[in-house]
Amino acid sequence: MTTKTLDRTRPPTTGHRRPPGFISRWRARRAERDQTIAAHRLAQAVTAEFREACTALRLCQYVSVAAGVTVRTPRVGAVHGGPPMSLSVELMAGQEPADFTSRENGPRLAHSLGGHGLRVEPLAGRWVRVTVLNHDPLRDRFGLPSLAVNSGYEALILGRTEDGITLGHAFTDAGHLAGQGQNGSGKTNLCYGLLSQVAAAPDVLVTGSDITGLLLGRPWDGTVHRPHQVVGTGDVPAHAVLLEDLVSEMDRRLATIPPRRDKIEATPTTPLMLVVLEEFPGLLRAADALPKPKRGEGVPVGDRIRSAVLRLLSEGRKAAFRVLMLAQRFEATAVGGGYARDQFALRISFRVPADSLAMLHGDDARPLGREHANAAAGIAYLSGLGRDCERIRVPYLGEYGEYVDRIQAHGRRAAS
Ligand SMILES: Nc1ncnc2c1ncn2[C@@H]1O[C@H](COP(=O)(O)OP(=O)(O)OP(=O)(O)O)[C@@H](O)[C@H]1O
Repeated sequence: MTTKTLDRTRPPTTGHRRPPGFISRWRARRAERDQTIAAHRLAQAVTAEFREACTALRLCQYVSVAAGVTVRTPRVGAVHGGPPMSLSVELMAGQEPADFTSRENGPRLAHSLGGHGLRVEPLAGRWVRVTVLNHDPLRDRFGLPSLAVNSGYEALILGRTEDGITLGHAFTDAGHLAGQGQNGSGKTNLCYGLLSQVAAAPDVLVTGSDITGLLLGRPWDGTVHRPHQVVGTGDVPAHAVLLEDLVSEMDRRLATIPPRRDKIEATPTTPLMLVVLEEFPGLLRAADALPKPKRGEGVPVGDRIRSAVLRLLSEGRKAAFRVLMLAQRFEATAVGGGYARDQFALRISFRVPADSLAMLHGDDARPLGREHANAAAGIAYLSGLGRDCERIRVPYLGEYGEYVDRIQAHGRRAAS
């Protein structure tokens, strides 16, 4: 019965949509108008918040006018509700985009706008786009594709910055590399990534000492690198012998630098020697625990290791030697002295106590310490590469088995 009544009031179906009636057109217009009003109100509110925050953070100019002093803040153009919300802003004379993302201002400005962080990109002239990030841009892990460079001069993937830039690093470029972090913070994974990418390069030899025997050693069996690696704590003096042999090779190279050259270029015949020192303080502790030789009967193993590493650090660069040292914290006494620690051009800190961060990156990093002390695995601070200390996420290679597979797949083998 009901069905029949309805049938009579409806026009016969033709297969085409009926043109909207007055009521639905009116509803659509009203929704559009409400949306415009809401967007306008949001823009006004965001602009007011932004200007107030700029004033509080002194990202403004004080102008004297007849009526007294007035405050000028950067002009806000369009506001897009997002997500993520973004606003176009005209910087004032003398301002730089980095003023809005600096350590002092960035988080405060973002919090005032209800976000976690800011990204500032140049648009045109003095205009920039300020995007309010709703969550930590480094929150999500990203994988490291299985790739290997063909030369030590090629950049490896090191990590991704908060503004989404992928940072590369060629071992031939910068100086030595230091990595610190508590247990489980991600420093070994960093090395898995770097070593698996460089393992195939014909002009790089991966050598060094690893008391854990996981990073170096077995995964490298069958490759040209393996005979130049010493692992485990069964024979600690063997680590000293390897490092002293490396110093002799460095001296030989320094003595044969061609005329009119001030350094050795890495080639397949004189490869870049990447000296990996995994858990170096642990090696020194193990060496210092050995019985000391009697007076006049030789040098203690710990001292031999310290002086060899110090020489590699201070003179190795010109001889195509690069040291990659890992430690839980870079306390001067634990890594062979303050002078040794100062030789690292590239410094990476995973989760560490606040004082350790300042120890490796200098006092400027001190304000970052409290938050970073609880950082998730794979998030690090990096200084060097001509950049200020900045937060990055290191790519995740995968489980240990994956690292072993990649070294076996890419690791350079002797030409047969
Ligand atoms: N870049 C990363 N992205 C996401 N997760 C990561 C990353 N690096 C490490 N992890 C996670 O953290 C765990 C510990 O990482 P890793 O072994 O590299 O730490 P570590 O600092 O070397 O610790 P340890 O000193 O105990 O060897 C990994 O098993 C992985 O689950």
